[in-house]
Amino acid sequence: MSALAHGSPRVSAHLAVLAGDGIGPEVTAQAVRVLRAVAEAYGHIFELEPALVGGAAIDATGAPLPPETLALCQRADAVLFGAIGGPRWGPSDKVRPEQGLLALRKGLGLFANLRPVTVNPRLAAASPLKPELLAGVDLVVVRELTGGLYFGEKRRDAASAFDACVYTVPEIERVVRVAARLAQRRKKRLTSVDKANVLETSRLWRETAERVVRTEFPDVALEHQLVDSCAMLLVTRPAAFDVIVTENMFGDILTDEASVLAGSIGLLPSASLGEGPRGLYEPIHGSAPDIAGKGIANPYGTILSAAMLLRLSLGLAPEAAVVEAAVADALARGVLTADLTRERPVGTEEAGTAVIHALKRLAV
Ligand SMILES: NC(=O)C1=CN([C@@H]2O[C@H](COP(=O)(O)OP(=O)(O)OC[C@H]3O[C@@H](n4cnc5c(N)ncnc54)[C@H](O)[C@@H]3O)[C@@H](O)[C@H]2O)C=CC1
Ligand SMILES: CC(C)CC(=O)C(=O)O
Ligand SMILES: [Mg+2]
Repeated sequence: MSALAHGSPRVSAHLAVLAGDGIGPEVTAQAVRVLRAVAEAYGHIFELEPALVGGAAIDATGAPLPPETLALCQRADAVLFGAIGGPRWGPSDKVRPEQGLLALRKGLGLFANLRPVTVNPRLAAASPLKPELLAGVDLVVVRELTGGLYFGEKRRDAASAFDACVYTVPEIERVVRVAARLAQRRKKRLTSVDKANVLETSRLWRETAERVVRTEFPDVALEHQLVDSCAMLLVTRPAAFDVIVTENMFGDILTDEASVLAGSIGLLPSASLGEGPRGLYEPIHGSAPDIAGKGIANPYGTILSAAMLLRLSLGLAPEAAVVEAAVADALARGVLTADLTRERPVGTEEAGTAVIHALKRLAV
């Protein structure tokens, strides 16, 4: 394959690396190798500083987001994140790993979570869906990340439990603007997903999305879709979607579903963004306790998250494109982890090595 792109002017960046739990450290290690290879190939200086988060932080300090971890992330240019959670820290425990990630998103003001979904034709067989359904799939879900049920007031007594779902107009406006700007750079189609036939927060969401897009983005075609039928359409006509914007929990659930289009949840990257250039970059999957410690997790989603970091926080678009091309090259050569193939699957490290070899060939 021919060389793709010349790099950008030299940058010096400070990156926080929060590997977390389960397969988090395994997949993050491969993304770190790729970032080091990018730095070496293009002459950039990346200072990669590790820190504790999630269950590992609870075990070491008692807190899922130690103050020094949050302070590091607030100083850093960007955060590379693996995954947190696992059976050792039960969902009924008072202190849980997941609280660390939620607090980090809130603490960094990361309200827009971009989750792109594309289908590599080489992987059509990895998806249970018919290949003809997958042709042309190229969508991005923009998930609101710091509101809704995950952040609402919670109460519990012996006989009942309560989770509040709250959205304010400014919270909806800002994430809709992110999605509409993205749609302007793509096919100019935006689908706002809600449950406005039932939920008051969804009715506010729909009215606000309608006003923002009609008044500020008249060139973007906006449609509204109820979340239940959207879940169905995502697997029956996925190529019809361009940009989807939705609230926190709907986006969480719909993107795990959408990963089936790509072939595995291990392939999907994400970028969590706020008002400034600092972002948090993580695969959409969790800590996968069922395969942790075996060296078989798919690292491509985390490596592609590192590519998003290069592009969106460091302004290194050519380098990001080379990393993405290197992942595509590894996939094209059949370097597939066990979630993608039953025939001679490779391990996590071997997949990372294939990306680095491709990157060295492509980077000039
Ligand atoms: N951002 C984060 O750190 C997230 C953390 N979690 C936490 O992760 C833990 C496990 O949650 P689950 O519901 O099991 O979701 P999960 O995403 O960890 O795993 C779901 C399934 O996908 C597979 N899988 C996930 N990532 C993979 C990869 N890179 N390569 C190959 N296979 C992969 C797993 O083996 C499992 O069968 C829980 O404690 C949950 O709270 C869940 C989602 C996101
Ligand atoms: C707090 C997380 C565990 C929520 C989640 O599943 C995600 O962000 O994908
Ligand atoms: Mg999730």
